[in-house]
Parts: sequence; C-alpha cells; structure tokens
Amino acid sequence: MKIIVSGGGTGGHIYPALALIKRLQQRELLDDVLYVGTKSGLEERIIEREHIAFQAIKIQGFKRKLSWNTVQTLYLFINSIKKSKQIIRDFQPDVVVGTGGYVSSSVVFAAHLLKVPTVIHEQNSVAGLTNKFLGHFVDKIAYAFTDVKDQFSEKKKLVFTGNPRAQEVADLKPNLRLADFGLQPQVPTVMIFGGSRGAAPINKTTIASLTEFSRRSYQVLFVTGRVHYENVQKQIKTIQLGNNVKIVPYIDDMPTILPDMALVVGRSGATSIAELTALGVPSVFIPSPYVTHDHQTKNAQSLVKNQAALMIPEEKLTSAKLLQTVDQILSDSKLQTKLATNSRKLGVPDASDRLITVLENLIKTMK
Ligand SMILES: CC(=O)N[C@H]1[C@@H](OP(=O)(O)OP(=O)(O)OC[C@H]2O[C@@H](n3ccc(=O)[nH]c3=O)[C@H](O)[C@@H]2O)O[C@H](CO)[C@@H](O)[C@@H]1O
Repeated sequence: MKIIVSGGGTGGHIYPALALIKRLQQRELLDDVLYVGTKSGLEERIIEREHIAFQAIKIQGFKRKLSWNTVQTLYLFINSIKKSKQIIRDFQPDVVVGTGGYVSSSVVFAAHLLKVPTVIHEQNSVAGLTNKFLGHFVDKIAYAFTDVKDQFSEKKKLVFTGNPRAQEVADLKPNLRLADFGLQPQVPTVMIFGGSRGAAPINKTTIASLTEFSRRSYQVLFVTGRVHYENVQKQIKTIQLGNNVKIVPYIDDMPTILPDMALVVGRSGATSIAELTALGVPSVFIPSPYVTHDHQTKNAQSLVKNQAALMIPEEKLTSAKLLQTVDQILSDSKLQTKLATNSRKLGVPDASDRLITVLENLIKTMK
C-alpha cells in the first residue's frame, strides 16, 4: 500500500497516524509512506524521529472571528491545496488518510479533487472543525467514540475502528522504566501531565502541591510540556523537592512508561484516553475547557459514566482537591482495581487492524 498521511498540531492527531504507519510496516503491508504536516506543529519533530518521509505545507487554522487574518488564512488554504495536489501527483498514493488538525484539510481535500480514495480518522467524541468539513467529501470516516456519529450526515461512510494508538500500546507490560527518571521501579507512581503540549493550569496546581507530594510514600512524575518547562523550573526554585518527585519537559516514548503507572492525572485528549483504556490504567481527568465544543469533557464523561475514571472540572481544580484525589485512589487498592478493570473494558486493542481493513476495502472497491 502506498499511503499519504496527514495530521498535525498536537500529539493527539499525530500519534494515531504514526501508530497506523507502524502497524502497516509490522504487517508488511506498506510499500511507501509520506507524511504531510506543517512546520509549526509538533509533527515534524515526531515524524522525522521515526525516519518517515515528511513534507511540510504552509497553512493556518481559521479563527471564528472575521478579520484580515481570515483573508490570509484563505489565501494559505487555497495555496496549500495547490501544493497538496502537486505532492499527491508526485507520490501517487493508493489512499490518503487525514487524522485531524487543519493541515489535513487541504491534503485530504486535494486528494478528493484528484479522485484518490480518502479516509479521515476522528479521535474525539465531538468532531473537530477540519473533520466536519472533510466529512462531506471523503470516502470513509473512521471514528473512536460512538457519540460522534450524529455529527456526520452520511451514515454509510462511518466505520468504528477505535484509535490506532490503542493497538500500539495494548500489549505493553510494565518494564520498570521508572529508573530512567530517577524513580524507584517498585513504588506506586502517579504521572501528571497536560496533553502533548502541557497545560498551564494543571502545572500551576501541581507546583502548588509539590511540597505535600514530597511527603508522600508514593512517587510523582510531573511532565510539564516542553514550552512550560523553563517557567516551571523558575517557579520551583525555592521548593525543597523530595526524591519521590521528578519533573521532566516531555516523554518521547510515553506508551512504554504508561504500564508502570499506578495512576495518571491529566487532560482527556482522545489519544491519551485510547492509550489508557487499552492498558487499563486508573485515571483522573481534568478536561481542557479551551477546546472545540468542550469535547474533552465529553471524552472524559464517557469513562466516568462507566466508572472507569474520575474527573475534576478545571474550575474545581485546587491543590487540596488534587492531593485528596490522588491520595484517595493510591490508598485504595479496590478502587484502583475497579477503575483499571472498567477502563480496560473500553479499550480497542485491535484499532489499527480495523482501520487497515477500512483502507484495504476502500482501495479494492475504488480500483
Ligand atoms: C489541546 C488540544 O487541542 N488537545 C487535543 C489534541 O490532543 P493532545 O495532543 O493535547 O492530547 P491527546 O491526549 O489526544 O494526545 C497526546 C499524545 O501525546 C503523547 N504524549 C504526551 C505527553 C508527552 O510527554 N509525551 C507524549 O508522547 C500521549 O501519549 C498521546 O499519544 O488532539 C486530541 C485528539 O484529537 C484531542 O482529543 C485533544 O483535545
């Protein structure tokens, strides 16, 4: 299979694309792959690290308010379709897959204009703007949360696949990687992080809790997000950290450390949820209120209603609440087991294979 994949901005759109590519490679189904992204998102760094061919296009997201910026965005969009058409003509893919983020809008739309088979993957329980737009043109819409079905009008295009990242992590076992971070492998550990870019409100509350965390018998791995790291370092200068607390900017191979976690506290981005449910890791979600249609709250609610996770709305997030919630879960093994078991029930460990079947069938029928 020759495939162009496009998705970008945040890790939540990039890692599922990468998981799909890796699974195609594993099953020896991949003849060639090209990843199309932007230079401003996280994708170039993540994709090139995996030695996958990467091509950048220039495009920016539409803002809701009309302004001079809208004209510039429109100009870039039209130009990026031209550039995407050129890329597609040169590469001659069998299929083009978009995993969300505005960069995928022009690549997938251009493929549609050139009559190349197209598939989008929607990770969330509320469809993103790009995927809503592309939903009108693509051949198939793969999704991971049942709630999202109502938001696309052409039902026959819809196929449930789950999120490919779930399959990438599903078989991982604890591998005592905690030592890599200066932590003790046998001691229960909570990881706190705010999605692939980090989240300032979560960082602020965690910083305010560090003195207390330093007195606990469990360990804390605090992942700040690259852009916030320096600032966090400045703010904690006067805090006497215990040996049980470690702070890092980013974890490159996050999946391999997830099985070592007794608890994860963080945003409810769809790709993190796919990973956590595939492994059955107890979680506490603090949904980002700043995303389209509050989709992270809906993502988190789908777990909370199945007693598979707890949720703290950001407006209720205080240091006391964070400490009390983490203490409560880590001191109650029955609660941990319940959360883990219910979480795993929601996982889709064969998500990549399901998506690959969608691609194979589509290529066959469109030949
Ligand atoms: C702020 C924002 O718009 N977030 C959206 C973004 O996700 P965003 O990237 O913020 O969050 P997700 O939870 O979906 O994905 C994060 C990904 O980054 C990885 N990771 C994270 C931190 C780290 O240090 N190392 C690392 O590898 C995680 O393992 C995961 O694979 O796209 C998701 C999927 O469409 C949406 O649900 C989110 O609402």
